[in-house]
Amino acid sequence: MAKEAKTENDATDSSSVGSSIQVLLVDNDKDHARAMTESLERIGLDCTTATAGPDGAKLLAENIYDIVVTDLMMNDVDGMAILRQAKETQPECEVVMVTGHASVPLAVEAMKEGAFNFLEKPITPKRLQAIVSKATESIRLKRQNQQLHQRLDERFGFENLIYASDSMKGVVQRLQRIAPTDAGVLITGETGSGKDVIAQAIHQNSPRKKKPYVAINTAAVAEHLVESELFGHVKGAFTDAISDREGKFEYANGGTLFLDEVGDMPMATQIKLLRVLEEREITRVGDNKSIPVNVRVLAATNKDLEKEIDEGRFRSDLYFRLKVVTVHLDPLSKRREDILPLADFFRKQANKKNGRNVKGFSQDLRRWLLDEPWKGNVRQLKNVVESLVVMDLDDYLDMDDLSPDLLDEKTAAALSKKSGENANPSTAELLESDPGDDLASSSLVGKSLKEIERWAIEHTLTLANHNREETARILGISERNLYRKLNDYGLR
Ligand SMILES: Nc1ncnc2c1ncn2[C@@H]1O[C@H](COP(=O)(O)OP(=O)(O)OP(=O)(O)O)[C@@H](O)[C@H]1O
Repeated sequence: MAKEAKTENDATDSSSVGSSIQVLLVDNDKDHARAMTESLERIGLDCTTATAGPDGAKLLAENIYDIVVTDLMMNDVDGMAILRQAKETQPECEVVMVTGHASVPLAVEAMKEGAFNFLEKPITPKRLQAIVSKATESIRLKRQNQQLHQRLDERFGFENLIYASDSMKGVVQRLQRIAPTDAGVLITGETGSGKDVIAQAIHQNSPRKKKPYVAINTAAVAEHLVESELFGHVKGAFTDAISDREGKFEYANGGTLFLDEVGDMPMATQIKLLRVLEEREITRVGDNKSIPVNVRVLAATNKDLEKEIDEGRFRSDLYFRLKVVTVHLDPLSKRREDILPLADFFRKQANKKNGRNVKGFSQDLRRWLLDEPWKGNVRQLKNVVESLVVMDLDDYLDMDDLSPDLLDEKTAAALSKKSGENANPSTAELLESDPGDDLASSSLVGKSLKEIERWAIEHTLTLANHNREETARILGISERNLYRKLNDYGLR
């Protein structure tokens, strides 16, 4: 393999239109590979050469390339395998196939699988340069589009939203229209899908952005305190009301109030909320004086509110009031194009937070990330990537950095065999020996009940793939109770 290519980190950080074009050449005929490299370097391209299919596959797994030129017929890993790997892990990359006359039909097949073009041998430097220049133009156009997209996001205040899927592009287009208005918005989506991020983006891009953004998680507040949290109270309104206190509506005056988990709001509070939304004034608990408030209300829920209405847990009049404008976030498993860009974003965040310099993901790990069901959605992905970065030893993320509780039995067994261990632990055993676990069940004795409870909640969350409904069910407590405990133990 000639010349060290850019790491993924370098490449993603320098994706400006004018930055150099990285080309990977894969050809097991050494002289041919050298000749092609020289002719492409002559037109100013940055080339890395692999003279065997497996070397090309390895380089492709560890680095980002703009263009791959690969011979079609090679032993071990052939050109089709290189093409599929490139398209799977670096979909923006353009792949040019080099083929002998006999394998032209196969090259046509490659075009159907996404190859940019093919060149029939014998190839002259001129023809190679012409085709690769065309691929370069295509790459520069894509970069220009990406930059435009990025600039628009910055202009509209959505630069902290990471997405690539059509589903999220549609959401962002909707947000661009909704955010500058004063309309209330109901954001729906599974837990961890990004509803809070969307609410913040709406606020940031609204005329209210210099005023407060106040969030309240209705499910995390004890039922008898929800009203006082929202509307405030006066001294003596209830036993603990030792002084007058402003509620979230007053804090948020002039700005935006985000009602998270609105589906968990007690029925008695729902009617009061509806009145506040209609009359734009609140009354503190225990008082009879009205206070005018000017607040834009955004609400979110992971529940099916129509079902909640049918089952008598949510008021239909409030629902229709809240859902004038709705934004729905698909679960991460339905927008797989977002997974790798999000994972990369969280890798960089985790690097910064933990003082690490982890450079990228192996191809196996990328495939694993793409295939996970992500029941806990973006939040779960973020947690997994952070734990990968923390556990990593060699500045490069691979399957062996995954904590055992994330692996299925087959993968775990294969990895354990690879690392020379004799035991073939079951999933249950792997869960017991979670390396992040500083409180294994055998050592629970001697710990405080609080420590044991925290341990039980943390591990049940992992078992339930960060699905809080399921976690609460397994632990035999209400979701509201679980929320409070997550907050108390800093596990949110
Ligand atoms: N598109 C995105 N870009 C960047 N970060 C994201 C995106 N979506 C979600 N996140 C991150 O994932 C985590 C979970 O997102 P968030 O809290 O917004 O989910 P949620 O749907 O409000 O969850 P819940 O229903 O539990 O309140 C947060 O750390 C958030 O910053």
